[in-house]
Amino acid sequence: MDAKAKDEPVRSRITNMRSMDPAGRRAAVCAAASLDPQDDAILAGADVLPLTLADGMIENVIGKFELPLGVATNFVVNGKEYLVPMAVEEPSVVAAASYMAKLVAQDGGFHARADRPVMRAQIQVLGLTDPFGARQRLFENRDALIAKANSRDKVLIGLGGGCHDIEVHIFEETPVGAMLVLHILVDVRDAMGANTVNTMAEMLAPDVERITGGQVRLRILSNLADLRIVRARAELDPATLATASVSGPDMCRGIVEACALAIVDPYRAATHNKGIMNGIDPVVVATGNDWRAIEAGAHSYAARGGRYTSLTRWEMSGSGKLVGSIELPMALGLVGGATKTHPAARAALRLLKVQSAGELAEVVAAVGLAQNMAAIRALATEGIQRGHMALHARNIAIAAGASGGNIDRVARALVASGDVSADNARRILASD
Ligand SMILES: CC(C)(COP(=O)([O-])OP(=O)([O-])OC[C@H]1O[C@@H](n2cnc3c(N)ncnc32)[C@H](O)[C@@H]1OP(=O)([O-])[O-])[C@@H](O)C(=O)NCCC(=O)NCCSC(=O)C[C@@](C)(O)CC(=O)[O-]
Ligand SMILES: NC(=O)C1=CN([C@@H]2O[C@H](COP(=O)(O)OP(=O)(O)OC[C@H]3O[C@@H](n4cnc5c(N)ncnc54)[C@H](OP(=O)(O)O)[C@@H]3O)[C@@H](O)[C@H]2O)C=CC1
Repeated sequence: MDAKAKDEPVRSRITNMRSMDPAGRRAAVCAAASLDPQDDAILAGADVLPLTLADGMIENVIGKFELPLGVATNFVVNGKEYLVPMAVEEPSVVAAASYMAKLVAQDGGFHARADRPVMRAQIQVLGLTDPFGARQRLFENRDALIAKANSRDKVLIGLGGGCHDIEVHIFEETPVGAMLVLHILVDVRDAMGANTVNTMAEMLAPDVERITGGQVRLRILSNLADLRIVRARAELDPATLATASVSGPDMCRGIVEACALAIVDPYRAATHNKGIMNGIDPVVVATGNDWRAIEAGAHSYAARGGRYTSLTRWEMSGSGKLVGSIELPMALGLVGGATKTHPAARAALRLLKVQSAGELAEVVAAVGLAQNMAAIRALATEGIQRGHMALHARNIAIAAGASGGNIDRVARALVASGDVSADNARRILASD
């Protein structure tokens, strides 16, 4: 992509995308985001990851595993338009995100803000008889520890990042006695940061043993990245949400009531948050980021008060608007991990046109909020099956043996019959 194309704004609205074929959609997406033909070819996915490159990424490589790559349309975050790449196997996720983004865009789009990208690493110290004295000694050596942590990664320091503080946590009673845990707090700039902070933690271990008199065991980041929170908000006029069969106020009430159950009941919160991750994980995967880290961060944050709860809130404002908000850790990178090595992840980031890991986090949070809104909007009114199963019908048709043009025909027949099942798909195919 040339420099000019990189700065061109994206047009996130692509009319009638669903009725195009994949090549037509790709051409429309590349035109809307000013991507060049090379990116068109990479996003098509044919032999994008050479086996030799894959072999360099993980161990015992025998091949590659493919997922569909879709693009969610209509996203407006902080006044900027985005086309959002989503790698996911589940039908209706991309459609649902696009739909809710379209509604939110009518009312001003998403507002999002990512914290400074600070990660924490933990250094576990055992064998202490005076953990509180050791704690004081660590604070007395705070500046020297920070200087040592910052002595190696010149690139990060040059970019304005690096270790800037420490915390000391004491657990007086554990199954193996008292324990002290030193946290180092590191601004990792545009990296996810695991390797960066792990290197620092391992480097500090001998100093920590000398200062405390204990034995260091674990030296590893925490995926509860609670200093690297992203927040997003959407405000909708009830009229925007009205459908032919449900009024705007009824829709808003349904959404607020659905969220209330997820706030108080962990059984519902688990599914509610899964719906949020339906939106978040596919963008994390498409951009080559570590989705296990994002999942671990999200769920540990949802349980931080001692009770697992919803990552979103839906409420009515004093002026009668539906207000949705989301808050969760978001340790994403534009450098490091697979983000730089996987060609499709690079193309996905060029499509997003994000300038920093924080901007990527803001878009991802908006997608999570949109996905949650889609699910509870459907659940609170017509139920999940109508919209979801209509799109899942294509999967059922394929599993039952349909191929080519038959897939859409069998899927349509399944939906029309009101019985979207493998058995019915086989009956429809057999009656041909
Ligand atoms: C599926 C919809 C969007 C249909 O909804 P609809 O009312 O049939 O949609 P529509 O045909 O009126 O189209 C509205 C917009 O949706 C998008 N859209 C619509 N269809 C397509 C398509 N084929 N391809 C691409 N985009 C599509 C598209 O943006 C379109 O606008 P347009 O561009 O046409 O002006 C709706 O029913 C919905 O949002 N349902 C919720 C689906 C959902 O949440 N799926 C996640 C899987 S279920 C799950 O795992 C999580 C869960 C539910 O358990 C979480 C929880 O419990 O909280
Ligand atoms: N629990 C977990 O979540 C764990 C995850 N991981 C894995 O760690 C990987 C991510 O680690 P990460 O530290 O991000 O990866 P890298 O170490 O690959 O990348 C970070 C490094 O990139 C360099 N760099 C260049 N430009 C920038 C920039 N703009 N901002 C920040 N750094 C820059 C810096 O170092 P330099 O000076 O060298 O150029 C920095 O230290 C993922 O693959 C993840 O799966 C690993 C262990 C545990």
